[in-house]
Amino acid sequence: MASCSERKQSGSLVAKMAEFVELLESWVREHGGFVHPAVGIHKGDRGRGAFASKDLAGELCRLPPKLLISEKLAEGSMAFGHELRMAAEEFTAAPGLVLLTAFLLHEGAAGAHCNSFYAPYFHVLPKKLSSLPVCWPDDHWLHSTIKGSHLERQVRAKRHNLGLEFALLKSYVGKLPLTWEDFLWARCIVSSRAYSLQSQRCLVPWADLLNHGTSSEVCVRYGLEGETASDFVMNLGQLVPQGAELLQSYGDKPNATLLLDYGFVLPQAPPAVVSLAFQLPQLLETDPALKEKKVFWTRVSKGRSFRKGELLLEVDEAAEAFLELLRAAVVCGQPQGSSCDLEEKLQDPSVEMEALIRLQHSAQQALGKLCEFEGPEVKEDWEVVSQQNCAQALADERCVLQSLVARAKRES
Ligand SMILES: C[S@@+](CC[C@H](N)C(=O)[O-])C[C@H]1O[C@@H](n2cnc3c(N)ncnc32)[C@H](O)[C@@H]1O
Repeated sequence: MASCSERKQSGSLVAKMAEFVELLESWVREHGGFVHPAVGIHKGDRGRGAFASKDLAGELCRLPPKLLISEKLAEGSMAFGHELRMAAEEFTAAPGLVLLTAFLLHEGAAGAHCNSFYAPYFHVLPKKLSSLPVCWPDDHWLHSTIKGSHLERQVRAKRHNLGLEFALLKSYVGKLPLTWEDFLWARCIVSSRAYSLQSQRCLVPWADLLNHGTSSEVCVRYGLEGETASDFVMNLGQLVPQGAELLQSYGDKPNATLLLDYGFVLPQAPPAVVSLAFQLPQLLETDPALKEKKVFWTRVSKGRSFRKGELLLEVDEAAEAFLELLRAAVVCGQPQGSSCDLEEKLQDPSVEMEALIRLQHSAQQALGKLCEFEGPEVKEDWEVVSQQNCAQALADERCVLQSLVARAKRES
């Protein structure tokens, strides 16, 4: 239970945040924007969010272009903006997000005394993002809860890519003392809040206070409107009753993606993607069809590179691409005459059967790798939530793996 001084401290933080939200709304209005006065920003089941303080319909907010932080604005307002864009386009997968991250760092968005034009927006941004797996400390026990899963691979891949982006940014934002923690905060703020508007990544003050809902819960639509289609407008598609949370959609994403980018999961989300191990077929030098098989394999494997004869592949519920590779591997492993038609062999029922048996084996192997690690008895709140989130993402992986095993058994 929280002590009296903890309760006092959390009460004053809530009051401070309410004050910052009020300042943000005044700033929006002062600069020609609109925020519906009957929307309250406070804590609910999904954390801080926007709620109708009376029955609501129509326009929720309107922000003129000068209040939007687009990647174009970021590029234009930093001396190294154009160079950074060119490098980010060449070396990273998300140049728009890198530019917005650089902008937040450049404007000192995390600082309490930030004097940027956008400071009223920056002050309402969360200070801690511990529910995002990429923000867990390296040696934290939560990493053990996802060991062996596809989610673990995704977390590692994301950390690796962020490391590359950090190195890139450091070479441009050189004059600022940029730390990994500052970078991580700014980068995660951007990936959990940026909109895609007319192929531009964009931070939209106030609008990003709305949480995500499933398609049946979403009541808010947004887009660019106005004479030059440059005002950001949020509209309610229906009458929303007093007290209801106003929800937008961040897209129909599997739980692992929601967890990686936003730090939460849903009880019902689209099926997970899993990792399955694939063994490279052994081609014998004495095989009379060796040449044809090499050409055939190069075509089917689409230049994928194998390490020590094995490859971990991303597989969805349908597993079509994985089965295609398995069929080809079976064909390559079978003894053939010197002038055989390998493509035709792919249709052979015995090849299909063997491919399904291998699929079953790989899925069972992946299931065996998922562990159940409980962690220490005493946990902080964010650790409890993160562990529950991981458990849900892993349950989704298990569900896909089990359905692959069941399907392979049924069809083989
Ligand atoms: C765009 S912000 C939404 C506003 C945010 N709650 C805030 O206080 O600033 C996205 C973040 O909100 C939280 N969030 C959004 N939708 C959620 C949901 N359905 N369940 C739990 N958390 C959610 C996550 O922390 C996510 O990273």
